[in-house]
Amino acid sequence: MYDIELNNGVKMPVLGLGIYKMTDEGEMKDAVQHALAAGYRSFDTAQMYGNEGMLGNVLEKTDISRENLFLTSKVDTGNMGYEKTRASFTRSLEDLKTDYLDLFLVHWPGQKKQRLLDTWSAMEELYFQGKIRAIGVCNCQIRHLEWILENSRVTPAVNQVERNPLMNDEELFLWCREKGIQMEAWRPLLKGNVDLPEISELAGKYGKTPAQILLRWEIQSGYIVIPKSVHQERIFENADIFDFELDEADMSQLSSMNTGKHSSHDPESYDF
Ligand SMILES: NC(=O)C1=CN([C@@H]2O[C@H](COP(=O)(O)OP(=O)(O)OC[C@H]3O[C@@H](n4cnc5c(N)ncnc54)[C@H](OP(=O)(O)O)[C@@H]3O)[C@@H](O)[C@H]2O)C=CC1
Ligand SMILES: O=C1CO[C@H](CO)[C@@H](O)[C@@H]1O
Repeated sequence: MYDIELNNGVKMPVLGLGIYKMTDEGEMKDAVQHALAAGYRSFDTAQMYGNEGMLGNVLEKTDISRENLFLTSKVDTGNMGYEKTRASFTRSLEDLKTDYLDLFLVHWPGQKKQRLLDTWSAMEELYFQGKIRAIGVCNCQIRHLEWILENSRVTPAVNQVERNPLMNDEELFLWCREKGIQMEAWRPLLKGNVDLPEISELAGKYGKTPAQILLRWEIQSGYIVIPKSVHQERIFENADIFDFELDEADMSQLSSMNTGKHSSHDPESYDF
């Protein structure tokens, strides 16, 4: 496990636990405890997931101190705009039982430039007040990022996007890298559908599991990764990706599987 330094110097673990769909507090408690035992320190939730309160309860009862955790949440689409972003951020802090976030992200950019800029301006203010260590976005295309870069003071630290061998936007990755925006991969395990023939073949070649091949490809490509699991053995399996390396040909083979199709909304057109 290692950290990646974001564009403002904040260090973020390269691996975190995805928290989407965890809605049972007992299940989440076990998952978080297994994750901490496996070395995870970063947890990725969102206002949209409806589980910030649960995560706050669970983390409050662990013996890991707050400064050793890295907490990410995201402003929901319905909470965008200057005032609503600020108010919803306060609720997120209360629910998560903390007085700061490590990373706060815009969940979806949508197609309304001014709404995104108003949201970003509230996030910048919270950042300058020291209530968030780094601010960023999700699901942004180059066009959305240009809106922000041309009109704001703070360059997003992170762009969290759907990324796996079937959805892999290399142009966006290269553009973000040039601007100093760290990419982070959501749905890296294809929502559990990891047993594609090409991936199983590589798993056999490297003596690893399909999930480990997928996650290794992410981090070796320069992405931060946040696989979700509630199962102890998978949580450990997903963290056991630091003792091998995919060769260049296999990296390229995985990259060549791109279909360009998003599994949920297409950020190019999605609005709300
Ligand atoms: N910004 C955004 O718009 C989005 C952000 N996200 C974030 O990214 C995280 C990850 O994405 P997510 O959509 O959850 O999908 P993932 O690609 O992480 O897949 C999660 C699924 O894979 C299963 N799984 C976990 N480990 C393994 C394994 N080793 N082998 C086989 N199956 C496995 C899990 O099952 P089980 O739990 O039963 O083990 C679960 O069903 C989310 O939890 C969320 O935090 C996700 C979507 C959008
Ligand atoms: O965070 C999220 C969880 O997954 C959803 C899709 O299944 C996304 O739309 C959403 O952004």
